[in-house]
Amino acid sequence: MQLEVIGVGGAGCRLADAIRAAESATRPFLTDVFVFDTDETTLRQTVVPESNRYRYGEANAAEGGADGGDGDGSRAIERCFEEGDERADDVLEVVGREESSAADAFLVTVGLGGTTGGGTVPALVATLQRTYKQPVYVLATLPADREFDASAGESEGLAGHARTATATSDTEPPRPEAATNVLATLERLEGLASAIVLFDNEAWLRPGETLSDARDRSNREAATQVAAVFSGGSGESGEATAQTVTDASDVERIVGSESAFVTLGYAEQAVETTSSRFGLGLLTTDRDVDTAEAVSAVETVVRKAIRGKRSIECDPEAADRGLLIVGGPPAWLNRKAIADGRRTLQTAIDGSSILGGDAPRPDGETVFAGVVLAGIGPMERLEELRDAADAR
Ligand SMILES: Nc1nc2c(ncn2[C@@H]2O[C@H](COP(=O)(O)OP(=O)(O)OP(=O)(O)O)[C@@H](O)[C@H]2O)c(=O)[nH]1
Repeated sequence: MQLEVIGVGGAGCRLADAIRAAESATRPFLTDVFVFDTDETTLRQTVVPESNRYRYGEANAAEGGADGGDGDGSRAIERCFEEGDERADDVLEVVGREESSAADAFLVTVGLGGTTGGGTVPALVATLQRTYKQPVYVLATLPADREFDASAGESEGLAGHARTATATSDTEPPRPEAATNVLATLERLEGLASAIVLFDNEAWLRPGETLSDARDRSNREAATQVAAVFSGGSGESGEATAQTVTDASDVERIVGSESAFVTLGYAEQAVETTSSRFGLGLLTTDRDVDTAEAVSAVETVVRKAIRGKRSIECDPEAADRGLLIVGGPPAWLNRKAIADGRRTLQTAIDGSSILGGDAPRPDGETVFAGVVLAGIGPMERLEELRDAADAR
C-alpha cells in the first residue's frame, strides 16, 4: 500500500525522516513525506526535500517553556489545542497543494509529551479526515519516565521502571508535564484518528543510554516496523509475486477506523543466499535452501515478532485483530511455515480477525516477520502515565 507521511513536532519530523530512510528504492511505499515544526533546526536536520519542510507558528518555548511557564502543563497544551486549528490549516495548505492524495492512507507521526506535535495533531487529523476519504493513522511515541523529573538523574524512576542514572548529558529537556500532555492528546484523538500506533520510548531505552542517544535508534526501529507492515504485502516485487497479497483494505480491516490502539512487532533473521555467499547478486533457488532451515527461520521470526518486544508492550491475548507479514528471499518463504505462522498468531491473540501475507524480496538477505496487533486492551504503560499525571 502507499502511505503519505506527515511528521509534526520534533519527534514527528525525525520519525517521518526515519520512515523515509527505511523505504527501499526498489519497493517504494511512500507517496510523499512532509515535516512541520516550530523549530527550524529540526526541519533542517531531516533529509526531507526543502519543499516538503515547513516551519509554522512560534516555538512553544517562547511562550514560557514547554509547560507555558505557569507550572501547569495542562494549561499549556490546552493553549496549543486552541491554536491547533490554525496550524492544521497551515499544514493542509502545504499538503493539500494536490487536490487529492495518491496515497491509500495518511500516517501522522508525533511524539506525545510535548506541546507542538501533541497540540497540533488532533486538529490536523480532524482536518485530514474532513478533507480526504483515506484513513488517517497516527504513529505516536510515549515519553520515558526520566523526562517527568525536572531534576533528571537524581531520583528513582516511576512505577517500577528501572532508572538508569545516566541522563545527565541528555540534551532532551525535562518535561514534568509530559504524562498530562500525553493523556490530553490521546483523549482528543479518540474518535478522530482511524487508528493509533503507540511506540513506548521507555521500553526501547537501553540501560545507560540517554534519551538523545536512544532516539535515532528508536526511530529506526519504529520505521522498520512501519515499513514491514505497510509496505510488506506488496504484490509484485520484480520477478517474484506474493502468494497472498495484503493491500490497503486488509490493513484497514485489521486496524479498523475507530481509533483502536495498535502495537507493531518485527523480527528478522539473516539467511544465506547465493548473493550473500558469492556476492554475485544471483537469485537463490528452492534447491539451494534446506526446507527444515527455511521452516525454522520462518517459525523463529514469527514467534519473535509476536512474543518479542513490540512497539508497546501488551498481552497479545488482549488484541482483537492481527496481521502477519512474512518476507524474505522467495526460496526461503516456506508456504506451510507461513500458514502455520498465521495459526500461531490466531492462537496467540485469541481474536476473531487474522490476516496474513507474504512479501518476497528477491534481493533480501533476511527472513522477516512484521506483526500488527490491533484493538489492544488495557496497557500497563498507559496506566503508569495516568498515575504519573495524577501524581502531579
Ligand atoms: N522516539 C522518539 N521520541 C522522541 C524524539 N524526540 C522527542 N521524542 C519524544 O517525544 C516527546 C515530545 O518531544 P518533541 O516532539 O520534541 O516535542 P514537540 O512536539 O516538538 O513539542 P515542544 O518541544 O513542547 O514544542 C518527548 O517528550 C520525547 O518523549 C525522537 O526523535 N524519537
